[in-house]
Amino acid sequence: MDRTRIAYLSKKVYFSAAHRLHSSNLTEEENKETYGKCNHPNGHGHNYTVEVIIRGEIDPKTGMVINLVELKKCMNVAIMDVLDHKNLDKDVPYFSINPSTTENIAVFIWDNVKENLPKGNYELYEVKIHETKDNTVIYRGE
Ligand SMILES: Nc1nc2c(c(=O)[nH]1)N=C([C@H](O)[C@H](O)COP(=O)(O)OP(=O)(O)OP(=O)(O)O)CN2
Ligand SMILES: [Zn+2]
Repeated sequence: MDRTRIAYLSKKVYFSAAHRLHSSNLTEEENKETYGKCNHPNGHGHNYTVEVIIRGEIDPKTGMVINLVELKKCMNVAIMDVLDHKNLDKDVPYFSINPSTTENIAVFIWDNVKENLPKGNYELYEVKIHETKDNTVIYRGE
């Protein structure tokens, strides 16, 4: 290859989880007012789609930015094992203090993927989460 080429590589996983939008920094009344039906005490669920995008050099020897098999292993550990078929607020300590909004789930996943990503000539570029077919959050580590 004549020069270094940079590519953006994406992989998706899907997880189902229950949650309730509730903030320990708000009163009961403020929670009801802020989150409406999503603050119902018995919670509700979503089938989330998570897309992780890695930015990096295409290795001239292997033709890969990162082996998708390695990325999948990392996403299974950082996302599926922790969040799939869980009650986010009860099973994941991070969400006992941070409301389980899609924004906060994106930040949580970003930090977890970063921690579990094998070292290489690439970087975590973006986490994109679809909470419903119409609700999406993009986080890039800012
Ligand atoms: N900024 C955010 N606002 C809301 C979030 C969020 O994560 N970030 N999440 C919710 C609730 O989780 C809710 O379940 C999703 O709200 P809603 O868009 O009403 O979803 P519906 O499935 O009911 O879709 P409809 O379009 O209303 O049919 C709320 N707000
Ligand atoms: Zn919800």
